[in-house]
Amino acid sequence: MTIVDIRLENVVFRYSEEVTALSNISLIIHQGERIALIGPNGSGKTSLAKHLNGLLRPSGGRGRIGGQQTEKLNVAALSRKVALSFQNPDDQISKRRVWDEVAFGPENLHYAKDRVHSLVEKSLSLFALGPLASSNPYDLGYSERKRVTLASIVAMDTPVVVFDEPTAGMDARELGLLKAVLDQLKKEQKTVIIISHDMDFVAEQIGRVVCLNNGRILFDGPSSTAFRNKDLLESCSLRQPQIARLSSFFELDELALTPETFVRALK
Ligand SMILES: Nc1ncnc2c1ncn2[C@@H]1O[C@H](COP(=O)(O)OP(=O)(O)OP(=O)(O)O)[C@@H](O)[C@H]1O
Repeated sequence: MTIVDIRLENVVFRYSEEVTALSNISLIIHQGERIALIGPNGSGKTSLAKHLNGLLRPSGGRGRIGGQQTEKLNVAALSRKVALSFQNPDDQISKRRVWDEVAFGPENLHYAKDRVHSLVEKSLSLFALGPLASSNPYDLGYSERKRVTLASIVAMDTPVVVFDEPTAGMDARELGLLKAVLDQLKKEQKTVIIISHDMDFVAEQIGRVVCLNNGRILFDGPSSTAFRNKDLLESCSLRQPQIARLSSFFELDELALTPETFVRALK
């Protein structure tokens, strides 16, 4: 496994003179970490993620990925390190068959045919998309299209994956699949960065959160600390996870972020 640590130093990004999306972002993410980017709409989460695979380039400051300065890496080189799923599946899907869509990323990375085949089959299976492999993605429902886009990213087999709002529209079975995928990615020591407004999912699945507001990092640390900090949550228009609210209701000594810790604290 290639070690692809991410280091951003004072990254600034302006879409225009009027719109500064990122202000002095400094961040280190080590290979194998799982983190969540959280914050209100328009706080800069997607703009930050797009800097990791070269879709956007900093207006100021600099980034290093796997020890190399990002400005020295072209989009093709960055795509081998960081794969990013889009928030809206319709912005990502371009093929008329699910199989072809999932194969599109690894084919573009010029992997050998056999490798592409096995990565696609593995990814379809992880997301329970095997029976839909021949379907047209545009005939599928929103959450199925969402799963297709996530499967396409996982199939690229990059050391870093970024999922933008992966839980949107997912039912309990699909959330279970996603959690199993995260476990699999952890076994493979992949770095997983999740952009999410789903605080229940973040609390249960992710140990470190980076909270953005107005293009600045307001907090970077353990999710248990963030979810205890009501002022931080309020200033980021985020609500406490339900399980944490329930532990406050029962006046538990420990703030529970998972059903398991809740039951333990209740006992
Ligand atoms: N293509 C663009 N052109 C101009 N401004 C943009 C563009 N994309 C985003 N912005 C602006 O940049 C800022 C950061 O937006 P960004 O999409 O990164 O935030 P976000 O936290 O991902 O939001 P959301 O949760 O709604 O997806 C916002 O002010 C947004 O309006």
